[in-house]
Amino acid sequence: MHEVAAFRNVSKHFGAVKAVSGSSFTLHPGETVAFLGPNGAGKSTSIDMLLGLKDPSEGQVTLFGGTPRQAIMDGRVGVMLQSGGLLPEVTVRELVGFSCKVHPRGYAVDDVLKTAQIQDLADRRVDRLSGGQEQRVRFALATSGDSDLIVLDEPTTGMDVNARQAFWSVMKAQADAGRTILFATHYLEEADAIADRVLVMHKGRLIADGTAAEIKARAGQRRISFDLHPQDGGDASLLNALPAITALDVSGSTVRISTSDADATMAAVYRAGLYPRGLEVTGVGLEQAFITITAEATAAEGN
Ligand SMILES: Nc1ncnc2c1ncn2[C@@H]1O[C@H](COP(=O)(O)OP(=O)(O)OP(=O)(O)O)[C@@H](O)[C@H]1O
Repeated sequence: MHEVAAFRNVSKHFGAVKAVSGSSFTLHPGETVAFLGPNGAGKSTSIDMLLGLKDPSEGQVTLFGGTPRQAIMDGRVGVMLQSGGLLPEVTVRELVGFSCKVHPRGYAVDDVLKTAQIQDLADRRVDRLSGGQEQRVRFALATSGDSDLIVLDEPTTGMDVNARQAFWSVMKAQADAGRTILFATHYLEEADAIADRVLVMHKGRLIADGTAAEIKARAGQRRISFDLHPQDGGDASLLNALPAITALDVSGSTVRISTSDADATMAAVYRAGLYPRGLEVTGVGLEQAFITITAEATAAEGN
């Protein structure tokens, strides 16, 4: 099967602002891909180009081997954008029903309401919904037809914890049905839990593309924790001089260390005559990895 989407050396400039610079990536069928990056990184601009809402200044964007506009017209893409008008003065059922009708491969409205788990909102007026409810209606609009690709820009913003969990279980069913999903988020734990692959943008550039595990490994950080008891001897003040550590926290007898080289750090602990007990070494979470690689990208820019 064809690739779902491809960015080939894509840039987008707004006057002097380089919103996206030389971005290249391909989305493959059935993948769930998270788009991460700090505010202003270029995620929404990339999504807009993917959907044909903005044209690249340079490079090429294709969807299903053709233009984004063609793919949209063919109903191959379901979209949930951050904002933008939901028609006021209509009910949820009317709005979703309209979306089903205009979709070239639209589903029956009741099926869509059921899948999105918003049957209870069906008769409510769209302009009287809470922020989180509005997001769920937007999601229903994105799944109102048999689209191959679903694009979601910060879909869970404004949802409470339960709504987010319910949302992702519905989304997972969409992924299991074989659809390709691209979502932008600031919730890194969502990306970690849901995505097969993570794209990280920073100041318009794609700075990482891999599984969450690969990105965490690339950040190279490990967390070490152990207990040190004074009766075991050794001088705990030596901890400050350990090699490769990036953070140190001593609280009572518990020592917590972040390090870029756990082997070197621990070898030095033993050489210093310390006797750690209950040693644990773990990888960092995606959030810490994200902070590390975006900080590295900023530092590299300064050079
Ligand atoms: N229409 C526009 N005119 C001028 N500058 C723009 C326009 N749209 C976006 N930008 C700028 O391009 C950059 C990228 O913005 P974009 O909205 O794509 O980032 P983002 O990663 O989606 O951010 P956020 O997480 O805050 O939504 C920002 O510096 C933004 O100010």
